[in-house]
Amino acid sequence: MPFARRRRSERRAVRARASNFAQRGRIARQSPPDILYPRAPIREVDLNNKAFITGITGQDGSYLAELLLEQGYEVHGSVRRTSTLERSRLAHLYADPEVYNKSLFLHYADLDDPTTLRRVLNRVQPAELYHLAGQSHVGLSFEIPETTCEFTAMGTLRLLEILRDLPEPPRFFHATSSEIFGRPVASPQNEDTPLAPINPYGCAKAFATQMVRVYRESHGLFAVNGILYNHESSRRGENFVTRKICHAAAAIKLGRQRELVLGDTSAQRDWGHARDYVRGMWMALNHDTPDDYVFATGILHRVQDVIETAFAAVELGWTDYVRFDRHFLRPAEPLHLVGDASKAQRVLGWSPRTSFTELIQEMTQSELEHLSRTDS
Ligand SMILES: Nc1nc2c(ncn2[C@@H]2O[C@H](COP(=O)(O)OP(=O)(O)O[C@H]3O[C@H](CO)[C@@H](O)[C@H](O)[C@@H]3O)[C@@H](O)[C@H]2O)c(=O)[nH]1
Repeated sequence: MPFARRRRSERRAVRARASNFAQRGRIARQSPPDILYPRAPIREVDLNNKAFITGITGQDGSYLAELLLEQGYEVHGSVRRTSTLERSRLAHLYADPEVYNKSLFLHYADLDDPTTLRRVLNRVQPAELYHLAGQSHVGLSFEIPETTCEFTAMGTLRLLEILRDLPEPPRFFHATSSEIFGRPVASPQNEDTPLAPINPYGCAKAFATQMVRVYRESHGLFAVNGILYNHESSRRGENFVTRKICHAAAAIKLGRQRELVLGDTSAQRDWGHARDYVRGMWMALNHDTPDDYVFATGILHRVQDVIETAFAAVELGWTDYVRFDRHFLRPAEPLHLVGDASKAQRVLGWSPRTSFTELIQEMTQSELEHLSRTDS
C-alpha cells in the first residue's frame, strides 16, 4: 500500500519513531524539514529501505539525509578522504550515538575510484541512490574544466556503469542543473528545452543528463534527472553569491567585516530553498515511473535583490558597503534561467514552500546568530 494511503495511526507511529534530527542540530539553524506526503502515487516506503547519497556532506546531501532518516530509511553516504574532515553540515547527526552507525553510515569512496564505489554499493545494496556529488561551482569550472568534467560528467557515467552491472540496481536520482540550458531560446525552461550550455560546468552536466536518459531508455535503469535551479540555505558554501552576501551583511552589522566585493550584480537567477528541492528529489524517485523534472520557483531575481533584502534584514543601507571587482566576473553568463516546474507540480504534487524574501531573511538571520556565537 502506498505510504500516503497507510492508516493514520500507522503514519503517526512512523513519525513518532523518527526523531527530529534537524532540531537537534548544532549547525542546523533552521526549522526541520517539514515532510508532507505527496499527492502523487508513490511506491510503498519500506522502513528497512536503504538509501545511498553521493555528496552527503554537501548542502543538499545533509538536508536529504535528514529527510530520509525522518522517513525511516537507513542512510549511507560516500565521503572523500581529505586531510581535514569536512563534515560540518552532518556534525549533529555524526555526533548523535543514536544515529551514527545505527541508521547513518559513511563510506570512503569517490567518483574517480569506481572499484571502491562498486565494492561499497555491492555491500550496501541500496534501494535508492541519490547522486549529488560533483564540482558544483560554475565560476571555478572555467579555471578547472578537466576536474569539473572528470567528476561531474565522467563520475556520473562511471556510476551508471556500476549500476548497470548490479543484480538489483537501485533507483537512481541525478541532480542536474539549469546550467544545461545556458542561454535558452525560451523562458521559462521545461524538461523539453534544448540543452545549450555555455560553461564547462554546464557542459559536464549536459553530458551527464543525457547519459542518464540513455541509461534509462536503452538499459532500462530507473534513472531520474532532477533539473535543479539555484537552491540555497544557511548551509550553502560561502563562495556562492547568496551566502556570501548574507554572511557579509551580518558580519558588517556586527562590525566584523568592512565591505562586500562582488561581480555582476545585475545577473538574474531563479532562487529557491534547498529544503524544498531535496523533498522534490525524494518525490521524483518514489514516483511510479522514472522521468525528468524541473525543480524551480519560476521567479527571477537579480543579485542586487539579494543584496537589498539581506542588508534590509540587518537594517543597514547597502550602498555604503558594496563594491564591484571585475575579478568576480565570469567569461560568460547564462541569460533568463527561470524554470517551469509545472510537470513536477502536476505529476508529483511538488511546489516550493519558501519565498525568495523568506529565504534571504532566514539566511541572514542564521549568519547573525552564528557570528554572534563565535569570536571571529
Ligand atoms: N559566486 C559568486 N557569484 C557572483 C558574485 N558576484 C556576482 N555573482 C553572480 O551571481 C550569480 C550566481 O552565482 P552563484 O551563486 O555562484 O551560482 P550559479 O553560478 O548560478 O550556480 C549555482 O546554481 C546552479 C543552478 O542553476 C548550480 O547547478 C550550481 O552548482 C550552483 O549551485 C552568477 O551570475 C554570478 O556571476 C560573487 O562574488 N560570487
